[in-house]
Parts: sequence; structure tokens; C-alpha cells
Amino acid sequence: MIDDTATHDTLTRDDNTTNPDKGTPLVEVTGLSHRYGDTLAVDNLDLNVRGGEIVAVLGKNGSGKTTLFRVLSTLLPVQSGHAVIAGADLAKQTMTARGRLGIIFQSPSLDIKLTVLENMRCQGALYGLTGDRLINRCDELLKQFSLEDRRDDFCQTLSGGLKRRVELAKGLLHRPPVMLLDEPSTGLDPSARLALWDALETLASEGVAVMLTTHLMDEAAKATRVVLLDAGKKIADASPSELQRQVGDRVLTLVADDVALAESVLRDEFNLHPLRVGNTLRLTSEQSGDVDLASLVDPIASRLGDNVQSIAFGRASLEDVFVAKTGTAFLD
Ligand SMILES: Nc1ncnc2c1ncn2[C@@H]1O[C@H](COP(=O)(O)OP(=O)(O)OP(=O)(O)O)[C@@H](O)[C@H]1O
Repeated sequence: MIDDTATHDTLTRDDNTTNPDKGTPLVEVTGLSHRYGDTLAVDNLDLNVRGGEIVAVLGKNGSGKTTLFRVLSTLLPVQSGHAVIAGADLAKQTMTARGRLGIIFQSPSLDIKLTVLENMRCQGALYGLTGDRLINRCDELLKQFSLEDRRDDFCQTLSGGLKRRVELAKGLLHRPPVMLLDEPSTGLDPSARLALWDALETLASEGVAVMLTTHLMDEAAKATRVVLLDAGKKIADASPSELQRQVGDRVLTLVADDVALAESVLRDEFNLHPLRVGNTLRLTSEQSGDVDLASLVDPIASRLGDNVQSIAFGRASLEDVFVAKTGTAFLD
């Protein structure tokens, strides 16, 4: 447990080796709202992240992810509701909370006039890492992000993707109780993404609470829990597999040229009532009860002929979950 004995609000770096027990609530958000003028960007949000969890906050552009991230990372004030970071109330103990956070922003934060290693050492010094601990942690992360042979290169000579890797390595250097990452995969190639997830899983296994924002379904699917945001509201909060179960696990998806015609054929001739979004019709196993959807793929395809662009039956995706919860497509 975090022993919060701070009586005043100061920016202190907790001992980097002592993370709280797994399962300890480390991000506790209740009734949080944030408004920009008339726009309600975050709407009465309840959310928690425990030590050992990787929680992905998934939402379309404009759903409020960055605003939530900015409030939690102390860049925006708490306007209404409560947020507690590792025992420190964000509104009352802002600097204490800040000291318990590791943050990786979307915007570049490297000093491009310094080398890769110098950037990392500066970060280490800021967070009280010195000596062998700093050297070992730098080596570990340089290896993890395949940056060993670039360690002495000036950051201004690196490609965009390599710079992003250095940012991540730098941001993950210390082990705070809570790690916040805003769209961390932006600009990474597939191998760097794997390295990122390895690093996040290691942190979580050490008891760190990891929260990241993303608009990438495949990234969210790797998290231990997904919080789905839509227009500032939380519309789902469960593990990816539980979310899939909530929509019935299996889905038949049909994309048609003339979707209205396809819908009427399904309704009148197959007694099916799919959800229509754009030119896609979706039927979940939950909606269709006892009907064996897999066995209908061939008959529907042959009845609709050339009208069918694609027809597929398979496991529900987070896209299916989003459609089932909101009636709109995640990918426009
Ligand atoms: N500084 C601001 N002033 C006014 N409105 C803002 C401001 N920042 C964000 N908004 C509005 O608040 C809402 C939520 O925006 P936010 O950036 O939090 O969403 P997001 O999910 O992070 O989007 P994206 O994926 O595009 O980054 C949007 O309607 C946005 O236009």
C-alpha cells in the first residue's frame, strides 16, 4: 500500500524500487467532468486502475481521451469530480500526485542537441536515478528498444520513428507507481510496438498501474482492461474478452453495395434483424439467439450474389463492441 504521510504538497520522487502491491487502486477517478466553454469533453467519468493492470482508454477522435490524460497528468485542473493518484488527491496535492506519475506525451520531448544516452541520463537525474541503477536501467531500455548502436548519436540525426523509441525509453526509465501514456504507438513500426508492450507488461508485472490512451483497436485489445469513451462518457469498462462476450462473442458481418436491399432480404427471407452502420450489416450471436449464424453465410452469400462486397463470420472485435454499444462505427 502507498503510505501517504505527506502533509503538504511538494514534488517528491518516491523510491523508484518500491512499487505498491498489485491490485492496489492507484488511479481513482470519480464523477470527473471537464468543460471547454460549451463543450463537455469529459462527462461524469468514473474510472480506476489498479497496480498490475494495463488499462487502455479507447475512443474516436474527440471522445475526450486527451482531456482525461491532461487532467490526470496535472496539466489541466480538476474542474469537477475527484481524481486520486497513488493516494494523492489531484486537486489538493497536485505536486505530490505529479511525483508519483510517469508520463509519456504525444508531443516530442527530446532535446535534439543531446545524444540518445544523454537524453536518458538527464531524465534519470530528474527522477533521482544515479550510479549503477541509472546505467543498468538505460542499458536495459536501449536494448529493449533496439537503440544500443544509436546510444551516442545526436537525436537530431534520428528518424521520426527512432526519436519516438527514445522518448518511450526515456519515459519508462523510472518506475513510478502510475504510468500514463498518450497514444504511445504513434509513429512506431511493428517491432517497436512489440518492444513497447514488452516494456509495459514488465512494468505491470512489477505492480505499476499503466494507463494509456489509444484510438487503435488492436492496441486496446492487448490491454488487461479497456475503457471505451464516447463523447466524453464511459460506455464500457471490462477486459477485451469480457467485452466480446457482452456482445455475444461471434459476429456475422456483411458489407453490401445496396445495403438497404440486403437488409430487407435478411429481414424478410431469413428473419434476421441486423444492425446497420454505413454499408455494413452486423448480427451478433447475442442478437440472433438460437440461430446458427455460421450456417447462414453460404445461403446469404448466394441469395445476395454480386450485391455482397464481403461476408464474414468470426469472433467479435472491439469494433463490434463499439457498434453494439453506440450504434455507430468506430472507424468512419
Ligand atoms: N483546448 C480546447 N478548447 C476547446 N475545446 C477543446 C479543447 N481541447 C479539446 N477540445 C474539445 O473537447 C473534446 C474532446 O477532445 P479531446 O482532445 O480530449 O479528444 P480525444 O479523444 O483526445 O481526440 P483525439 O483522438 O483527436 O486526440 C472535443 O470536442 C474537442 O474539440
